[in-house]
Amino acid sequence: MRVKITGITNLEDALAAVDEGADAIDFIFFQGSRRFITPEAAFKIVEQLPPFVEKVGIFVDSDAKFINKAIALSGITLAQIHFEATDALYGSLVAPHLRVVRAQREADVDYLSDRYRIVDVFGANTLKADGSLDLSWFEGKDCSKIILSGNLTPENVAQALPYGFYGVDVSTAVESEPGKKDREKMRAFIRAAKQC
Ligand SMILES: O=C(O)c1ccccc1NCC(=O)[C@H](O)[C@H](O)COP(=O)(O)O
Repeated sequence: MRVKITGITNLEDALAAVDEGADAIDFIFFQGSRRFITPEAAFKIVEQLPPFVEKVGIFVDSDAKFINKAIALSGITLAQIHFEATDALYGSLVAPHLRVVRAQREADVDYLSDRYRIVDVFGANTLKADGSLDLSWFEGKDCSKIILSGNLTPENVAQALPYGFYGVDVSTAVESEPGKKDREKMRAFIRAAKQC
């Protein structure tokens, strides 16, 4: 599975994530986040990354003008949209975008099923008391365009492998504190997700 490391705030973590095999990293352009980074600071990281790494920007409740300016300033290659946006907004973006489905019930897994999308199950009780995942909502479904997000850890991510997800997305479980990644945890997560 492809892996995106979410909430990068500094160059050291970005280079470590890529070095450990991450396919994508992202920057959170939302001031309310403990992982907030400005587009200008993100650019200083983006310009030092090697080729073939997807650079994603996360946007919450933003308009097209703000998003397009952040794309231009940061050099991100994909905009991840965390709110209900209009077709007009999507149509006016100057970079490709990825939509986020916040799954609250099983039917939400099928929403936008013709598109690549993040399915975030963070608020959906998918994490069992023993740290393992309940992925029953995905049983028998085509997950080939889904990037699974929420409650994933180095210990449980291998459970996602049989479902054929396009990728996985992780933040908290590979951090030592919000906004600071832990290289060993990133390595363990990526190895488990890629079975290498
Ligand atoms: O991390 C944040 O602070 C954040 C704020 C606003 C929008 C998105 C944000 N994070 C990105 C995500 O959606 C998380 O990657 C996702 O929920 C998985 O998080 P985790 O369960 O901590 O791996």
